[in-house]
Amino acid sequence: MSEEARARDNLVATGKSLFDRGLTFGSTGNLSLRLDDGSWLMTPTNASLGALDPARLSKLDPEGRHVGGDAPTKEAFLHVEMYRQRCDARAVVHLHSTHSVAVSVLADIDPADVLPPITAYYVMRVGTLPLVPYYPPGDPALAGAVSALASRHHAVLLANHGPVVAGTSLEAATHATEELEETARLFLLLRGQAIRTLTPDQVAELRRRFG
Ligand SMILES: O=C(O)[C@@H](O)C(=O)COP(=O)(O)O
Ligand SMILES: [Zn+2]
Repeated sequence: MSEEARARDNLVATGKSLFDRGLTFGSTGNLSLRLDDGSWLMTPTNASLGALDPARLSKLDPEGRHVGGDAPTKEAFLHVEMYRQRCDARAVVHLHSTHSVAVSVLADIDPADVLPPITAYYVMRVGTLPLVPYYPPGDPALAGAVSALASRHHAVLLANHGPVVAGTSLEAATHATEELEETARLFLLLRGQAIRTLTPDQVAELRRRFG
């Protein structure tokens, strides 16, 4: 099986897994994957992640031009910007996962780092999570706003919208997005309670050990 055929099957299986577990809904969310030759496969606009067709996935050439399949997600420019800023990125995941969206709406979160270091796994998979100011979905200005943050952060949270996470593989990007969602859920569960987060020394040690 060719690299591209495997990548198409991987995108379809990942979309179905995320959708079936309620991590995104209706036709929300979009996924992309970079192939060895620098071209991209992306989910089409208005497609349910639960019912993707491998033959209809959108293909973009290395310059970001749509060259095959259905019209790409309206966030294609946002995905391309994440790859531009992160040369090791091989996949980008954007979801409307409920708890992450809920946190993105809170008035009192720190826009420089939205979630506290509650667990080691969160620090290892996500690290710091900046909030990108609100723009309407598909607004090209979103790429500029994300661009400034993406070189330093592989995960960002779009205000009143949802997470965008890059990874060195689709599996890595998906695991990080799921960890972000679970940590957002814990954060909301613990709100109003006195909690112990990891200390700055504990966070620094995790960064030393797990990069
Ligand atoms: O929130 C939106 O409209 C988009 O960011 C989204 O999640 C789904 O849009 P398409 O990928 O264009 O279907
Ligand atoms: Zn969206």
